[in-house]
Amino acid sequence: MTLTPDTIAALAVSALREEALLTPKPGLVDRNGRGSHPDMTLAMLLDSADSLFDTFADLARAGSEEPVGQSLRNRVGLLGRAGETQMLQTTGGVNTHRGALWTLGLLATAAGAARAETDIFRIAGALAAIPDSAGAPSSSSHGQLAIRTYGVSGAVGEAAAGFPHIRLNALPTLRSSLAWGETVERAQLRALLALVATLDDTCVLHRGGAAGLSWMQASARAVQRAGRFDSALSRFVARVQRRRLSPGGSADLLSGAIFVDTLSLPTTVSAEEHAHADA
Ligand SMILES: CC(C)(COP(=O)(O)OP(=O)(O)OC[C@H]1O[C@@H](n2cnc3c(N)ncnc32)[C@H](O)[C@@H]1O)[C@@H](O)C(=O)NCCC(=O)NCCS
Ligand SMILES: Nc1ncnc2c1ncn2[C@@H]1O[C@H](COP(=O)(O)OP(=O)(O)OP(=O)(O)O)[C@@H](O)[C@H]1O
Repeated sequence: MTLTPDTIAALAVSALREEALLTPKPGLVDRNGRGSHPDMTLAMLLDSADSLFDTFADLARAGSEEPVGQSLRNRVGLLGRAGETQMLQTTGGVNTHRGALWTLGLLATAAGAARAETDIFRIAGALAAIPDSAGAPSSSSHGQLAIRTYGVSGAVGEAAAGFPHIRLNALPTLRSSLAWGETVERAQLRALLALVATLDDTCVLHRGGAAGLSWMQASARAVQRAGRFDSALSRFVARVQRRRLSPGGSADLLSGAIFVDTLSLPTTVSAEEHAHADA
Protein backbone atom coordinates (compact mmCIF):
# COMPACT_ATOMS: atom_id res chain seq x y z
CA MET A 1 0.00 0.00 0.00
CA THR A 2 1.35 3.48 -0.85
CA LEU A 3 0.91 6.63 1.27
CA THR A 4 -1.28 9.56 0.17
CA PRO A 5 0.40 12.77 -1.13
CA ASP A 6 -0.88 14.74 1.88
CA THR A 7 0.53 12.21 4.35
CA ILE A 8 3.88 12.26 2.55
CA ALA A 9 3.92 16.09 2.53
CA ALA A 10 3.06 16.25 6.25
CA LEU A 11 5.94 13.86 7.03
CA ALA A 12 8.38 15.85 4.86
CA VAL A 13 7.45 19.14 6.57
CA SER A 14 7.69 17.46 9.97
CA ALA A 15 11.16 16.14 9.14
CA LEU A 16 12.30 19.68 8.24
CA ARG A 17 10.81 21.05 11.47
CA GLU A 18 12.44 18.33 13.59
CA GLU A 19 15.83 19.04 11.98
CA ALA A 20 15.48 22.77 12.63
CA LEU A 21 14.44 22.25 16.27
CA LEU A 22 17.17 19.70 17.03
CA THR A 23 19.67 21.31 19.47
CA PRO A 24 22.63 21.78 19.78
CA LYS A 25 23.77 21.51 16.15
CA PRO A 26 27.17 22.67 14.84
CA GLY A 27 26.89 25.95 12.89
CA LEU A 28 23.21 25.42 12.00
CA VAL A 29 20.15 27.35 13.16
CA ASP A 30 18.62 25.68 16.24
CA ARG A 31 16.82 26.48 19.53
CA ASN A 32 20.03 28.10 20.82
CA GLY A 33 20.25 30.59 17.97
CA ARG A 34 21.32 31.35 14.44
CA GLY A 35 24.58 29.37 14.43
CA SER A 36 26.73 30.60 11.53
CA HIS A 37 23.72 32.14 9.71
CA PRO A 38 23.14 35.76 10.80
CA ASP A 39 20.46 36.09 8.09
CA MET A 40 18.22 33.29 9.48
CA THR A 41 16.12 32.62 12.59
CA LEU A 42 14.46 29.47 13.88
CA ALA A 43 11.03 31.00 13.20
CA MET A 44 12.10 31.66 9.60
CA LEU A 45 13.21 28.04 9.16
CA LEU A 46 9.91 26.74 10.57
CA ASP A 47 7.88 29.06 8.28
CA SER A 48 10.02 28.00 5.33
CA ALA A 49 9.33 24.32 6.14
CA ASP A 50 5.57 24.95 6.33
CA SER A 51 5.61 26.85 3.03
CA LEU A 52 6.79 23.69 1.24
CA PHE A 53 3.76 21.51 2.14
CA ASP A 54 1.94 21.95 -1.20
CA THR A 55 5.15 21.43 -3.17
CA PHE A 56 5.86 18.13 -1.40
CA ALA A 57 2.23 16.98 -1.93
CA ASP A 58 2.41 17.86 -5.66
CA LEU A 59 5.74 16.04 -5.97
CA ALA A 60 4.37 12.91 -4.25
CA ARG A 61 1.32 13.02 -6.54
CA ALA A 62 3.56 13.31 -9.60
CA GLY A 63 5.56 10.31 -8.39
CA SER A 64 2.41 8.25 -7.96
CA GLU A 65 1.12 9.14 -11.45
CA GLU A 66 4.14 8.71 -13.72
CA PRO A 67 7.03 6.24 -14.00
CA VAL A 68 10.63 7.44 -13.73
CA GLY A 69 11.64 9.07 -17.02
CA GLN A 70 12.30 12.44 -18.66
CA SER A 71 8.64 13.48 -18.39
CA LEU A 72 8.54 12.95 -14.60
CA ARG A 73 11.99 14.61 -14.26
CA ASN A 74 10.70 17.71 -16.07
CA ARG A 75 7.58 17.84 -13.93
CA VAL A 76 9.64 17.49 -10.74
CA GLY A 77 12.03 20.23 -11.90
CA LEU A 78 9.12 22.63 -12.50
CA LEU A 79 7.56 21.83 -9.12
CA GLY A 80 10.94 22.13 -7.37
CA ARG A 81 11.65 25.55 -8.87
CA ALA A 82 8.13 26.76 -7.97
CA GLY A 83 8.76 25.49 -4.42
CA GLU A 84 12.02 27.44 -4.28
CA THR A 85 10.17 30.62 -5.30
CA GLN A 86 7.59 29.96 -2.59
CA MET A 87 10.35 29.43 -0.01
CA LEU A 88 12.18 32.65 -1.02
CA GLN A 89 8.92 34.63 -0.81
CA THR A 90 8.35 33.25 2.69
CA THR A 91 11.87 34.09 3.92
CA GLY A 92 12.26 37.46 2.18
CA GLY A 93 14.90 36.05 -0.17
CA VAL A 94 16.99 33.97 2.27
CA ASN A 95 18.08 30.51 1.08
CA THR A 96 16.84 28.46 4.02
CA HIS A 97 15.97 25.14 2.36
CA ARG A 98 17.24 25.00 -1.23
CA GLY A 99 19.35 21.89 -0.64
CA ALA A 100 16.70 20.35 1.62
CA LEU A 101 14.01 20.85 -1.02
CA TRP A 102 16.23 19.05 -3.54
CA THR A 103 16.79 16.05 -1.22
CA LEU A 104 13.32 15.85 0.32
CA GLY A 105 11.64 16.71 -2.99
CA LEU A 106 13.19 13.69 -4.70
CA LEU A 107 12.46 11.45 -1.70
CA ALA A 108 8.82 12.67 -1.52
CA THR A 109 8.38 12.02 -5.25
CA ALA A 110 9.73 8.50 -4.77
CA ALA A 111 7.49 7.98 -1.73
CA GLY A 112 4.47 8.57 -3.98
CA ALA A 113 5.23 5.31 -5.76
CA ALA A 114 7.26 3.26 -3.28
CA ARG A 115 6.03 0.17 -1.48
CA ALA A 116 9.33 -0.56 0.25
CA GLU A 117 12.20 1.51 1.64
CA THR A 118 14.60 0.21 -1.03
CA ASP A 119 12.23 1.62 -3.72
CA ILE A 120 12.60 5.13 -2.27
CA PHE A 121 16.36 5.28 -2.85
CA ARG A 122 16.18 3.47 -6.20
CA ILE A 123 13.47 5.79 -7.60
CA ALA A 124 14.92 9.04 -6.17
CA GLY A 125 18.41 8.11 -7.45
CA ALA A 126 17.19 7.23 -10.94
CA LEU A 127 15.25 10.48 -11.16
CA ALA A 128 18.22 12.60 -10.00
CA ALA A 129 20.44 10.94 -12.61
CA ILE A 130 18.22 12.20 -15.47
CA PRO A 131 19.43 15.60 -16.71
CA ASP A 132 17.07 18.48 -16.00
CA SER A 133 15.63 19.74 -19.33
CA ALA A 134 15.77 23.29 -17.91
CA GLY A 135 19.58 22.94 -17.83
CA ALA A 136 22.30 22.15 -15.28
CA PRO A 137 22.42 24.06 -11.96
CA SER A 138 23.80 27.61 -12.33
CA SER A 139 27.57 27.41 -12.82
CA SER A 140 28.04 30.27 -10.34
CA SER A 141 26.16 28.65 -7.42
CA HIS A 142 28.26 27.92 -4.34
CA GLY A 143 27.72 24.19 -4.87
CA GLN A 144 28.91 24.24 -8.48
CA LEU A 145 31.94 26.35 -7.57
CA ALA A 146 32.90 23.86 -4.84
CA ILE A 147 32.34 20.89 -7.19
CA ARG A 148 34.65 22.42 -9.81
CA THR A 149 37.30 23.54 -7.35
CA TYR A 150 37.51 20.44 -5.16
CA GLY A 151 36.34 17.64 -7.48
CA VAL A 152 33.52 16.49 -5.16
CA SER A 153 30.14 15.19 -6.36
CA GLY A 154 27.85 17.58 -4.41
CA ALA A 155 24.09 17.47 -3.95
CA VAL A 156 23.34 16.05 -7.42
CA GLY A 157 26.00 13.33 -7.08
CA GLU A 158 24.68 12.26 -3.66
CA ALA A 159 21.14 12.02 -4.99
CA ALA A 160 22.06 10.26 -8.25
CA ALA A 161 23.96 7.63 -6.25
CA GLY A 162 20.74 6.86 -4.33
CA PHE A 163 21.63 8.87 -1.21
CA PRO A 164 24.39 6.57 0.15
CA HIS A 165 24.97 8.86 3.16
CA ILE A 166 21.33 8.51 4.23
CA ARG A 167 21.24 4.75 3.61
CA LEU A 168 24.64 3.79 4.99
CA ASN A 169 25.45 6.48 7.58
CA ALA A 170 22.45 8.40 8.89
CA LEU A 171 19.70 5.75 8.97
CA PRO A 172 21.76 2.91 10.52
CA THR A 173 23.11 5.32 13.18
CA LEU A 174 19.65 6.72 13.94
CA ARG A 175 18.16 3.25 14.26
CA SER A 176 20.93 1.63 16.27
CA SER A 177 20.91 4.52 18.73
CA LEU A 178 17.14 4.14 19.17
CA ALA A 179 17.58 0.38 19.54
CA TRP A 180 20.07 0.98 22.42
CA GLY A 181 17.30 2.94 24.13
CA GLU A 182 18.67 6.45 23.52
CA THR A 183 16.22 9.36 23.09
CA VAL A 184 15.02 10.45 19.64
CA GLU A 185 16.96 13.71 20.01
CA ARG A 186 20.21 11.90 20.91
CA ALA A 187 19.70 9.46 18.01
CA GLN A 188 19.20 12.38 15.59
CA LEU A 189 22.33 14.15 16.90
CA ARG A 190 24.36 10.94 16.43
CA ALA A 191 22.96 10.61 12.88
CA LEU A 192 23.94 14.22 12.15
CA LEU A 193 27.50 13.54 13.37
CA ALA A 194 27.68 10.39 11.22
CA LEU A 195 26.87 12.62 8.23
CA VAL A 196 29.22 15.48 9.14
CA ALA A 197 32.05 12.96 9.69
CA THR A 198 31.78 11.54 6.17
CA LEU A 199 30.02 13.96 3.77
CA ASP A 200 31.87 16.17 1.28
CA ASP A 201 29.52 19.04 2.07
CA THR A 202 29.75 21.86 -0.49
CA CYS A 203 28.47 24.35 2.14
CA VAL A 204 31.52 23.58 4.30
CA LEU A 205 33.87 23.66 1.30
CA HIS A 206 32.45 27.00 0.16
CA ARG A 207 33.06 28.68 3.51
CA GLY A 208 36.10 26.75 4.79
CA GLY A 209 37.88 25.22 1.79
CA ALA A 210 39.46 21.74 1.85
CA ALA A 211 41.15 22.45 5.20
CA GLY A 212 37.80 23.46 6.72
CA LEU A 213 36.14 20.26 5.49
CA SER A 214 38.97 18.00 6.79
CA TRP A 215 38.85 19.73 10.16
CA MET A 216 35.04 19.40 10.32
CA GLN A 217 35.07 15.69 9.46
CA ALA A 218 37.92 14.85 11.87
CA SER A 219 36.25 16.87 14.68
CA ALA A 220 32.92 15.07 14.16
CA ARG A 221 34.74 11.71 14.32
CA ALA A 222 36.38 12.80 17.59
CA VAL A 223 32.94 13.56 19.09
CA GLN A 224 31.72 10.13 17.95
CA ARG A 225 34.60 8.47 19.82
CA ALA A 226 34.44 10.70 22.92
CA GLY A 227 33.24 9.15 26.18
CA ARG A 228 31.14 12.13 27.33
CA PHE A 229 28.90 12.86 24.35
CA ASP A 230 27.20 16.05 25.59
CA SER A 231 30.35 17.93 26.56
CA ALA A 232 32.27 16.79 23.45
CA LEU A 233 29.37 17.93 21.25
CA SER A 234 29.13 21.33 23.01
CA ARG A 235 32.86 21.94 22.51
CA PHE A 236 32.53 21.00 18.81
CA VAL A 237 29.52 23.33 18.37
CA ALA A 238 31.44 26.27 19.88
CA ARG A 239 34.47 25.63 17.64
CA VAL A 240 32.36 25.35 14.46
CA GLN A 241 30.70 28.64 15.33
CA ARG A 242 34.05 30.37 15.89
CA ARG A 243 35.10 29.29 12.40
CA ARG A 244 31.74 30.44 10.90
CA LEU A 245 31.28 27.03 9.24
CA SER A 246 27.95 25.27 8.68
CA PRO A 247 27.23 21.72 7.48
CA GLY A 248 24.07 22.60 5.50
CA GLY A 249 24.28 19.47 3.31
CA SER A 250 24.41 17.20 6.36
CA ALA A 251 21.38 19.01 7.80
CA ASP A 252 19.46 18.31 4.57
CA LEU A 253 20.41 14.64 4.57
CA LEU A 254 19.42 14.36 8.25
CA SER A 255 15.93 15.66 7.31
CA GLY A 256 15.95 13.06 4.53
CA ALA A 257 16.81 10.27 6.99
CA ILE A 258 14.13 11.40 9.48
CA PHE A 259 11.61 11.51 6.63
CA VAL A 260 12.42 8.01 5.32
CA ASP A 261 12.38 6.62 8.87
CA THR A 262 8.93 8.04 9.62
CA LEU A 263 7.47 6.63 6.38
CA SER A 264 7.80 3.26 8.19
CA LEU A 265 7.89 1.29 4.95
CA PRO A 266 8.96 -2.37 4.94
CA THR A 267 12.65 -2.74 4.05
CA THR A 268 11.72 -4.87 1.06
CA VAL A 269 8.33 -6.05 -0.23
CA SER A 270 7.53 -9.77 0.12
CA ALA A 271 7.13 -11.97 -2.98
CA GLU A 272 3.48 -12.47 -1.95
CA GLU A 273 2.83 -8.71 -2.01
CA HIS A 274 4.60 -8.39 -5.37
CA ALA A 275 2.36 -11.10 -6.82
CA HIS A 276 -0.71 -9.38 -5.36
CA ALA A 277 0.31 -5.96 -6.78
CA ASP A 278 1.15 -7.41 -10.20
CA ALA A 279 -2.14 -9.35 -10.45
C1 LIG B 1 20.73 20.45 -7.28
C2 LIG B 1 20.41 21.77 -6.59
C3 LIG B 1 20.68 21.58 -5.09
C4 LIG B 1 21.30 22.90 -7.14
O1 LIG B 1 22.65 22.48 -7.16
P1 LIG B 1 23.89 23.42 -6.82
O2 LIG B 1 25.12 22.59 -6.86
O3 LIG B 1 23.85 24.65 -7.70
O4 LIG B 1 23.60 23.80 -5.34
P2 LIG B 1 23.59 25.06 -4.36
O5 LIG B 1 24.98 25.56 -4.13
O6 LIG B 1 22.57 26.08 -4.70
O7 LIG B 1 23.06 24.30 -3.07
C5 LIG B 1 23.53 23.05 -2.75
C6 LIG B 1 22.90 22.63 -1.43
O8 LIG B 1 22.91 21.21 -1.35
C7 LIG B 1 23.24 20.80 -0.05
N1 LIG B 1 24.47 19.96 -0.13
C8 LIG B 1 25.75 20.34 -0.14
N2 LIG B 1 26.58 19.30 -0.26
C9 LIG B 1 25.80 18.22 -0.34
C10 LIG B 1 26.08 16.85 -0.48
N3 LIG B 1 27.33 16.37 -0.56
N4 LIG B 1 25.03 16.01 -0.53
C11 LIG B 1 23.77 16.47 -0.46
N5 LIG B 1 23.44 17.77 -0.31
C12 LIG B 1 24.45 18.63 -0.27
C13 LIG B 1 23.41 22.04 0.78
O9 LIG B 1 22.23 22.41 1.42
C14 LIG B 1 23.71 23.11 -0.24
O10 LIG B 1 23.30 24.41 0.18
C15 LIG B 1 18.92 22.05 -6.74
O11 LIG B 1 18.59 23.19 -6.03
C16 LIG B 1 18.36 22.10 -8.16
O12 LIG B 1 18.93 21.73 -9.17
N6 LIG B 1 17.16 22.55 -8.25
C17 LIG B 1 16.45 22.66 -9.52
C18 LIG B 1 15.03 22.22 -9.34
C19 LIG B 1 14.89 20.71 -9.37
O13 LIG B 1 15.23 20.02 -10.31
N7 LIG B 1 14.33 20.16 -8.30
C20 LIG B 1 14.02 18.76 -8.26
C21 LIG B 1 13.74 18.23 -6.89
S1 LIG B 1 12.50 19.10 -6.01
N1 LIG C 1 19.00 24.16 10.54
C1 LIG C 1 19.63 24.75 9.52
N2 LIG C 1 20.24 25.93 9.67
C2 LIG C 1 20.90 26.51 8.64
N3 LIG C 1 21.01 26.02 7.41
C3 LIG C 1 20.41 24.86 7.20
C4 LIG C 1 19.70 24.21 8.23
N4 LIG C 1 19.22 23.10 7.73
C5 LIG C 1 19.60 23.05 6.46
N5 LIG C 1 20.34 24.11 6.11
C6 LIG C 1 20.93 24.27 4.76
O1 LIG C 1 22.05 25.15 4.63
C7 LIG C 1 21.95 25.86 3.41
C8 LIG C 1 22.47 27.27 3.55
O2 LIG C 1 23.84 27.24 3.73
P1 LIG C 1 24.74 28.52 3.41
O3 LIG C 1 24.15 29.75 4.05
O4 LIG C 1 26.16 28.17 3.73
O5 LIG C 1 24.59 28.60 1.83
P2 LIG C 1 24.61 29.73 0.80
O6 LIG C 1 23.35 30.54 0.90
O7 LIG C 1 24.91 29.02 -0.49
O8 LIG C 1 25.94 30.56 1.16
P3 LIG C 1 26.47 31.68 2.19
O9 LIG C 1 25.42 31.96 3.24
O10 LIG C 1 27.71 31.00 2.74
O11 LIG C 1 26.80 32.87 1.34
C9 LIG C 1 20.49 25.94 3.10
O12 LIG C 1 20.26 25.82 1.72
C10 LIG C 1 19.89 24.77 3.81
O13 LIG C 1 19.65 23.70 2.90
